[in-house]
Amino acid sequence: MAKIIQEPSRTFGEYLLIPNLTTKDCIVANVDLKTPLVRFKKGEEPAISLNIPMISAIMQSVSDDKMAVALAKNGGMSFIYGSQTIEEQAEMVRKVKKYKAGFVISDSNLTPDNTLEDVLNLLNRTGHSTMAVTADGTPNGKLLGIVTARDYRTSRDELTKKVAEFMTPYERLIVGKEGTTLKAANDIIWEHKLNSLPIIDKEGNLQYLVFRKDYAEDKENSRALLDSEKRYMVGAGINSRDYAERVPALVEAGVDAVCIDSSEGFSEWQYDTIKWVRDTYGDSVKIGAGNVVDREGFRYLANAGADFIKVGIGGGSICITREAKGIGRGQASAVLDVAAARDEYFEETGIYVPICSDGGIVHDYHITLALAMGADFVMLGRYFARFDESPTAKVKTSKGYMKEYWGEGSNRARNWARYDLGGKKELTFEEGVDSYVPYAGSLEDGVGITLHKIKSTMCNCGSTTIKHFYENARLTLVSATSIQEGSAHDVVLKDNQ
Ligand SMILES: NC(=O)C1=CN([C@@H]2O[C@H](COP(=O)(O)OP(=O)(O)OC[C@H]3O[C@@H](n4cnc5c(N)ncnc54)[C@H](O)[C@@H]3O)[C@@H](O)[C@H]2O)C=CC1
Ligand SMILES: O=c1[nH]c(=O)c2[nH+]cn([C@@H]3O[C@H](COP(=O)(O)O)[C@@H](O)[C@H]3O)c2[nH]1
Ligand SMILES: [K+]
Repeated sequence: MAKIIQEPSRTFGEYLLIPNLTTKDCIVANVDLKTPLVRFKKGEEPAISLNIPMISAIMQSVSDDKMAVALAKNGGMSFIYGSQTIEEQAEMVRKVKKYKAGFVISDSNLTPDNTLEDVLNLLNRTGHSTMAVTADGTPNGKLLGIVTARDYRTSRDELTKKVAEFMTPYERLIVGKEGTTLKAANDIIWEHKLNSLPIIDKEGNLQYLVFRKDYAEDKENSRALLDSEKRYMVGAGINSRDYAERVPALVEAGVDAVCIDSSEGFSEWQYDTIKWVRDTYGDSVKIGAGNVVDREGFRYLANAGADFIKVGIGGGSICITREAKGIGRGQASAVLDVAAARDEYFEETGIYVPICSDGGIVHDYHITLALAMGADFVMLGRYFARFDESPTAKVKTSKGYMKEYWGEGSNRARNWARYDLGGKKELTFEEGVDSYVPYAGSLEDGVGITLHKIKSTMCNCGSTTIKHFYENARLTLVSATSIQEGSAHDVVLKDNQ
C-alpha cells in the first residue's frame, strides 16, 4: 500500500526565525561564513571549504568560466554546465584555472575587415567598449590593433567603414610583454594614461587585456576562493552517462570538484558514477551527487561515497518538473529531512557529508533560512543569472533591463545533444522554461548585500558561525495572515501614487 506522509511539505516562505540573545561580540564583522564543501571525518578538516555558502547552478544560462571567476573572487564556487561537449567544458575549466587576477581574456574581438556596424553589434552584445583587433578575430590571435569608443563617431561615420580604417593600429599601441606582473602593467597604465594594456607573447599574439580598474579590485578581495597554487577554484557538472570520458578531461583541465547534475539522484546510475570515480581516482577527485529530497535518498548517495549531496526537486524558479512528472517536495521540508539524515549519519559513522539546498531561493533571507535548517551551502540559478557576469544576453524590455534565464530541462538547453531519456526523441517532454530575470548589476555588489543581510540575521540569532547558527536556530511556521502582517500594510505607499 502506498505510504502517505501526512505532514504537508513546506517551503521557505512559510517559516521565520525567532531571535536569540545577541551578545556584544555578535557583530557583522565577526561573522565567519566558511562552510565545508566535501565530506570529512570527525575531528578532521574538509579538503575543500567555501568562504561563503553559495555555489552557482550547473546551467548554460548561469555558470561559465566568467561567472566562475567572479564567484570564486567572492568566495564561492561555480559548477560549469555540462550540457556542452567535453572539450568545450574542459576548456572553460582550464580558463578559470589559468586566470590570473587582473589579466582578462578579451571577449570582444574583431578582424580589420569587420565594419563599424559589427563594432556596434558587439558592443551591444558584450557591453564592452574595448575591442581587440586580431588577425583571425580570436582572443589569442596576432594583435593588429585596438578599438575603443573614442575611435569612431556614430553620428558621422558610415556603418560600412572598416575597422582597419579607424582602429588604433599595433604600431601606435603601448603593449606589455608576456610575464609582465600586474603591478608593472598597472604602472604602465598610469604612466601612459591608458584605460587598458594588451599583453602579447613573443610572437605578437594577444594574451590578455589588463584594465585599470581590475588591479584595485584584486587587491581588495580577501574572501577569494583559491587553491594551494593561488588559482581560483572551480567545479563542473557531469552526468551519469559519459563520465568515463568527461571526468578525466575535467581533471586534466584542473577541476576542483565535479557534481552529478540531475533532477533526481536516488538511482543506480549515480551509484555507478561515484563508484567509477572512487575506483579510478580514490578520494583525490571530489564528487557531489543528487538531487534528493529525503533521508533514504541521502543515505543511498552517502553510502555510495558522495562528497556532498544536493537537495531539491522541482523548487527552482524555472522548474516545471512537479507539473510535468508529479515528483518533488517543498524545499524547506526536504532540507530539514535531509539535514536530520546527515546528522544521524555523522553520529553513526563519524563522517560528515555536507548538503546543499538547490533551487527555490527567492529572497536573500531564504538563504539564511536554508542555513538555519541545516544546509551547509546553497546552489542558486536565478540569483546569479541576474548579474553582469552571467553568460546570457542583457535585454531592454518595457519593464526595464532583463537578463535571459532558461532551465536545463527546457528545449532551449536540451538542444544540446546529451539530453536523451533513453527512449525515442518524440517522447521527451519539457521540464523547464525560458525566461527573463530583472538585471541586477555586478555580482560583487549583489553578493555583498546578500552576505551582509545573512550576517545581520545571524547576529540577531546570536551566532557568528554557520554551525552555531544551525545548532541554535529557532524557527516558527507562519500563517497566511502573519505573512500579510510581515509586509507593509494599512498604509498607502508613496511610490504607487
Ligand atoms: N532540480 C530539479 O528539480 C530539476 C533539475 N533539472 C535539471 O535538468 C537537467 C536534466 O536533468 P535530468 O533530466 O534529471 O537528467 P539525467 O541525465 O539525470 O536523467 C535523464 C534520464 O536518464 C536516465 N539515466 C541517467 N543515467 C543513465 C544511464 N547511465 N543509462 C540510462 N539511463 C540513464 C535518468 O534516470 C532519467 O530518466 C539537469 O541539469 C537538472 O539539474 C530538471 C528538472 C528538475
Ligand atoms: O525543473 C527544472 N527544470 C529545469 O529546466 C531546470 N534547470 C535547472 N533546474 C534546477 O533549478 C535550480 C535553480 O533554481 P533557482 O533558479 O530557483 O535558483 C538548478 O540548480 C537546478 O537544480 C531545473 N529544474
Ligand atoms: K529514483
